[in-house]
Amino acid sequence: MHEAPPGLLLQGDFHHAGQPLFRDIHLGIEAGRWTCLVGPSGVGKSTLLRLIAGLDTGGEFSGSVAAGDEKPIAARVAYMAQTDLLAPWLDVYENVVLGARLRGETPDRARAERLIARVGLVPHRHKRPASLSGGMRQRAALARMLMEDRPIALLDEPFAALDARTRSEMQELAHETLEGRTVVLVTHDPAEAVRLADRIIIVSAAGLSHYDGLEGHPLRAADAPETLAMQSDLLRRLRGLPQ
Ligand SMILES: Nc1ncnc2c1ncn2[C@@H]1O[C@H](COP(=O)(O)OP(=O)(O)OP(=O)(O)O)[C@@H](O)[C@H]1O
Repeated sequence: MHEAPPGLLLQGDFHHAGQPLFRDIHLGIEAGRWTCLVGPSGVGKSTLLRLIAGLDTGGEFSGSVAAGDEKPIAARVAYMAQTDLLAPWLDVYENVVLGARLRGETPDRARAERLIARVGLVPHRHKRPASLSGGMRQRAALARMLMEDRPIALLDEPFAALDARTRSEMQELAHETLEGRTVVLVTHDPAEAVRLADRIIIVSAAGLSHYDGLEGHPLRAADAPETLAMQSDLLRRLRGLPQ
């Protein structure tokens, strides 16, 4: 990465087929930090990521998405969707280097091999997605996103298909590899949010609210009493229970 990662600001209204999803929303994302979006299913978290990424949402957005440095955003984004979006005709290695190939660049082979090793797919590097498990496909998609080395990373439930141990290892890999980037992570898992976030934003039908119970810095120890206390506090907040 050669440039400083920017902060981001999304504001405006969003409708699906005339039905409002967000009204007068104001989502500020801090530069060079991990922001986690948490909230109930269907509330619009993926839509927010897609709006930031400049991707089609199937709805109508009237508003703006801007970077703090006022430069265009889309070309600086590495995006990992909820579905892995791997090319079915390519093996793991070719999927990981697909971005470079599409840009007509020579892929950094050593970096790709390192990432494939870190996501535990060396024995599977010549397999196509149809021969991989859901968790393996998600790890291949994670390696492909990390391969892009962009200043902004938008991650939609990137660890959801993984077993507990692998999830923990992949969180550590993403934390290390995306150090200093502007990261927006959508997750349903309060434990993941409190482990990885510099800032947590709760997305609800009523709008956005900032979770103010975070202490310390990522990568928090998942089993430390203070992390567990934050996790249960965030869960209570998400369930609308008294603090
Ligand atoms: N193409 C579309 N046309 C109409 N409505 C849509 C379309 N795509 C999404 N929606 C609706 O927009 C809302 C927000 O969807 P979105 O995927 O952003 O939610 P989410 O918070 O990410 O959900 P989840 O946590 O389940 O992934 C949902 O109610 C969904 O039904």
